[in-house]
Amino acid sequence: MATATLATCAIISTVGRGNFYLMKALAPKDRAFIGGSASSSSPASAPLNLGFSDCNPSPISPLTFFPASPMASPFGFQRSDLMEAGSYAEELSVAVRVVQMACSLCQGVQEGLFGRRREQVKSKDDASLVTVADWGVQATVSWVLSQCFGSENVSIVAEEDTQTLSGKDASGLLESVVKTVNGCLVEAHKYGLKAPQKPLGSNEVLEAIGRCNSNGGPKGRFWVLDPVDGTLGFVRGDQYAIALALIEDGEVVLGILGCPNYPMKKQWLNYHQRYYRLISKISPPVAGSWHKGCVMYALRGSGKAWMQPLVYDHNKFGLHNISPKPIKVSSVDDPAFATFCEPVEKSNSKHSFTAGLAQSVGLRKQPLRVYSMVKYAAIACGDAEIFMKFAKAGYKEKIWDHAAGVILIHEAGGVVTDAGGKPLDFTKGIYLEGLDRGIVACSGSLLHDKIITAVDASWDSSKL
Ligand SMILES: Nc1ncnc2c1ncn2[C@@H]1O[C@H](COP(=O)(O)OS(=O)(=O)O)[C@@H](OP(=O)(O)O)[C@H]1O
Ligand SMILES: [Mg+2]
Ligand SMILES: [Mg+2]
Ligand SMILES: [Mg+2]
Repeated sequence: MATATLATCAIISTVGRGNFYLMKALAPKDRAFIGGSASSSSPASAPLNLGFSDCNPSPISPLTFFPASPMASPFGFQRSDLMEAGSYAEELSVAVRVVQMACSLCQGVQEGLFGRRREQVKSKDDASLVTVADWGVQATVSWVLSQCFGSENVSIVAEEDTQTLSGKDASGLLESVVKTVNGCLVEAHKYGLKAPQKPLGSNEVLEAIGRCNSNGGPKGRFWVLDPVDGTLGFVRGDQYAIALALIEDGEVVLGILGCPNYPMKKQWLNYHQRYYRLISKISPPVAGSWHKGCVMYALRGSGKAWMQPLVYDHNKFGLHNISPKPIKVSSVDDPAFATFCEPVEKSNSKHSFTAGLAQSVGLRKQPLRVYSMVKYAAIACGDAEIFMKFAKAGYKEKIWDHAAGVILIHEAGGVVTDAGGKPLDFTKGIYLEGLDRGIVACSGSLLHDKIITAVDASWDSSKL
């Protein structure tokens, strides 16, 4: 969002490859609203285009990018599914590609952070972080969407703003962001998208970031972007996600989660803060193997969700073929065998409350604490069964922290509601207004009902 107030903002460190990160104490209530209401000027039903968007006279055929067979259309959807779902095929095509690009951008920045001057990375319970990657992804996604659909048709609600980057002392920081964005965009053709004719200048990058100033709302079409969700996990070399969703008249119609560190073995999700060390010791990647990282996506009404490996494995192997595979929620409905996920930071969700809930519904496993919307991803693909988040009183959840995850779980067969059993409401602007106590996402309704009932039983006696 364009007007987040940075209550405290200081450059803490310059780390690897000239990438900076900042720590900011973000007071949600300090966020002001500016800008017009969400625009809905793009056509509600774009022509069904199973290939590339018009913006892209790409050197790569769509069939190469999303391998198609007579049985499967691009992205693994059948043509009939796309027709039924209201033909967001073109939006989905572009969105998946730009999230793939964003994953690569983030991997580059995270590698620069990892292992270098990590002692200068500080975090406190009430602080959040922002990095070159957060701004870089926001600029990249905004620029690509505008190029493909026309800036007049693109309305974006997103987390970051340009305030810090526009400051007098921020020229080095801005330079790093511009360099990172151009480094990413120059590769656009690899993803079947069009690169700028010449590198973007600082003003263009600032404009792309600042353009993401929609306030959402009940009407029209807008994109929702969390450029780096779980920034704390990101700077710690751990899990994070790039989350992009499209909302139309208050309904999430498509969602994409880029999870660059998503492990191919679910037990590795639990290795927060040691992920890189673990993965380098246990799993030396083999050329051509799907080492880690994926993009998951879903289209409303399709009843299907998909996972594909990263197109470009930043670490080693360059481009490789990616075949999406369908994902489904887990069929486990016995709490004794269910895995529940929650935020890593106790300041973000009340661990003691969820521990009580876990006991009362008979969950036996230790909670899986994972940064970011990777928790939603883990449920959508069957690696976990439950996600609970109970933020402290006064905290208002933002739509970009949930939109993409909610549709993914829903289309993969799961259930996401607030703790009162109501669907999350994306019609009220940047916040999930009216959220009843917390968020409960489950692989199935049996587990979901049990948890909702347990919340009711224990809420009053809790100190939330
Ligand atoms: N105080 C408080 N309470 C609840 N939630 C908060 C709070 N502060 C921040 N946030 C939001 O949480 C997002 C990160 O959520 P996670 O589930 O990844 O949390 S954790 O880092 O694993 O603890 C994080 O998203 P990013 O800023 O994109 O990382 C925030 O939007
Ligand atoms: Mg943040
Ligand atoms: Mg977030
Ligand atoms: Mg974020």
